[in-house]
Amino acid sequence: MRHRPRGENIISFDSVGLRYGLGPEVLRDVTFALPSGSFHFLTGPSGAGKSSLLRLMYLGLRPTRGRVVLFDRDIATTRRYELPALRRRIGVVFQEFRLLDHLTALDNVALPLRVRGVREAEIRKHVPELLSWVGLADQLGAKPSTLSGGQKQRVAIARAVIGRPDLLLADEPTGNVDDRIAMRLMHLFEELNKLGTTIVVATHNESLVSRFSHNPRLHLEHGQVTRVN
Ligand SMILES: Nc1ncnc2c1ncn2[C@@H]1O[C@H](COP(=O)(O)OP(=O)(O)OP(=O)(O)O)[C@@H](O)[C@H]1O
Repeated sequence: MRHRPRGENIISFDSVGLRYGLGPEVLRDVTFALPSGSFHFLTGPSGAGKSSLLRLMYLGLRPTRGRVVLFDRDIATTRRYELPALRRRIGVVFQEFRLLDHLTALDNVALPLRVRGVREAEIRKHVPELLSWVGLADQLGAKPSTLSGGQKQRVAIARAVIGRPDLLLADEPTGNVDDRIAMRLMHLFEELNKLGTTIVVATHNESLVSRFSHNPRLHLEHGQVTRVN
């Protein structure tokens, strides 16, 4: 792992704007910086631009204007061939999970480790451990099509955290699970954060946010970060 010293910025946005095609700006003048090792909630009403902001953070999109610096790299000048190496340092939990349908739960979660060349013996030890921790011990061999929404969500979370990324971005990661599992998943994020991962969790769930005191919170309203406290 190459976690950075706590306190340095892992990502910063400076007057960032984003529009899709010729549409209106969905993000406007977004400026903030996240110190390495911090834990933030990203809140805001539906359509405010949370997923779009996360897309910029994992290099799924480039800003229409302004500057995004990630891992000390200005993404406007980062070459296409350099992106996969940067993305491997980011764990992402997508709202729509994006699991590979032809792979089992175990193989989906193992994927980031296999890409990195981790030994199969280690994979066979750690992946079942993590899947058991998220309550899926009896689903290791299950294909995504046979899993419920909440089970798929947990597989997606396990895949995002297994490699202890430098940055974890999670879009509504507790949207499909009950309260008890939501708390368990939040504790998993906290443990990862203690190990040095910077975490951003986008959520509508105000009661979840109020139970954890991670600050500053990024609040988006009409495409603008209106509160950072
Ligand atoms: N691929 C796209 N093409 C065009 N417009 C888009 C696209 N994705 C999002 N938008 C628009 O950008 C705005 C912000 O959407 P976004 O999904 O980022 O909001 P959100 O805060 O994540 O919403 P939710 O909480 O409902 O997921 C919306 O007006 C949406 O219609």
